[in-house]
Amino acid sequence: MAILYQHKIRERLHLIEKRTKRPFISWTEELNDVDPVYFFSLGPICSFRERFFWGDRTNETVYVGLGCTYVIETEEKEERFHTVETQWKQWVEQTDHYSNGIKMGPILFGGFSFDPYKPHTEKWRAFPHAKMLVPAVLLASKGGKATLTVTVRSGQSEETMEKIETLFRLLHEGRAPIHSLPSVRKYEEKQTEQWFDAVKQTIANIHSGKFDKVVLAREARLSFADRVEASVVLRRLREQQPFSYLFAFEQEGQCFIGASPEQLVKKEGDACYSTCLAGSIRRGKTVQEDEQLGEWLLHDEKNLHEHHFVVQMIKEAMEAVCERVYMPPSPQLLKLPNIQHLYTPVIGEHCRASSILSMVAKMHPTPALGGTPREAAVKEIREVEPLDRGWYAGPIGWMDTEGNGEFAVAIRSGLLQGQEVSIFAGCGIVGDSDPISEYEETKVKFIPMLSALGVGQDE
Ligand SMILES: C=C(O[C@H]1C=CC=C(C(=O)O)[C@@H]1O)C(=O)O
Ligand SMILES: [Mg+2]
Repeated sequence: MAILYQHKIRERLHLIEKRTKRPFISWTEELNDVDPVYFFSLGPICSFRERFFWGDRTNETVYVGLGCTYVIETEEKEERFHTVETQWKQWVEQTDHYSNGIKMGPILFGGFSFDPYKPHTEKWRAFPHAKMLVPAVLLASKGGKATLTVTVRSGQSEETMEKIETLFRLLHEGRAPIHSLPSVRKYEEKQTEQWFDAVKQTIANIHSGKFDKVVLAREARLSFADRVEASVVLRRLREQQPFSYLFAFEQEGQCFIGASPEQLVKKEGDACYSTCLAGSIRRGKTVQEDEQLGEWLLHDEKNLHEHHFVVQMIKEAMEAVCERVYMPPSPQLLKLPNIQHLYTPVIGEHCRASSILSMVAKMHPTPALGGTPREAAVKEIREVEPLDRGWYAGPIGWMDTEGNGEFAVAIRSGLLQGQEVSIFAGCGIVGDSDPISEYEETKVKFIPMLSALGVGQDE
């Protein structure tokens, strides 16, 4: 199958190349089901320098991209979402796509930093304030049906074809690259004292009326005996966090990866979806304790307060572009393997937004990651948080040629840099926050990445 497939792709692309005058060509074909993490793991072996992974929280849509045919990158600040949207539309105009009637085409995948006004540190050197790309090869799995989309520059398909041939040979042979998790050598929570000082200062500033809520994050750094391979972490995240968005974006050998429960926004035609997620407590050790903790969370003033700011902002943002907005009157519980949250889903009908990115521009950062009022809170984070967030807590996701797509908020995440890994966690500070409880909350939020890295209670 795989061998025939290679010839088919080569023939097709040559045929399209001869016919088209456009600078880019793209071709979609159905594919036998492939394990997406296995597909992802083959990227570097086939000399693809970039790779990404996306799985939505229902596991209905999975995208795996290898290589990069077109990239949109900008260090702009206010305009970054708009710039990416405009360039994407121009690219779509320059591309001939052949899909054989299949409802799939090329997508743009990538992410944005949390705060474009925060100067870059060395850690996030490889991650600009906005970077989205069209992969050379895209595996898409939707509702159990898989497709492959190959996108190349006209007249330059040969190099990509050689990589694709290697890819299909390996898929055919079914040989898995042998990777395992190296052992951890060192675990260090960074700048805890400064973080506590920032929390205390923020609480005082909230009392004096400077703002209502600010989310403050911190970092833990791990050193391993050997390089940490992203596909191993991804496979573990997939098993351990089945109801979260799974994402990975790797370039220059550095991989930003995580399993986030938080949807920022999804656009599907003129329907729009978002999630308010804020307010947290750990899971109980017994069913009874778990239910008690959940009940406590549902009625705790401080957590309801934290949650309320998010609901208010998302409701306003959706109402500004949608004819009708639906949301339940009070939050429900979202129970994840290590933590439970207050959760309010939001649906918007007849959305007038030009694309998913114009929604992202309106909604990022929500008070679940920034605070209220937004500008003052983000300024406070920039000044007092002892951390370069980089892409942590930023929007990560995809957009199709029609402007539909979905973005998650990149929390419960980490940055793999060879043998070194940084993980991040934050919490919403409000007037009646207790610094020690907030510290404990961030510890619970580290658990998903720690377990995926083999550093957990179960190891
Ligand atoms: C900022 C994070 O979580 C946010 C999302 C859900 C609950 C949160 C909270 O209860 O503080 C945070 O706002 C994080 O996980 O790093
Ligand atoms: Mg909280």
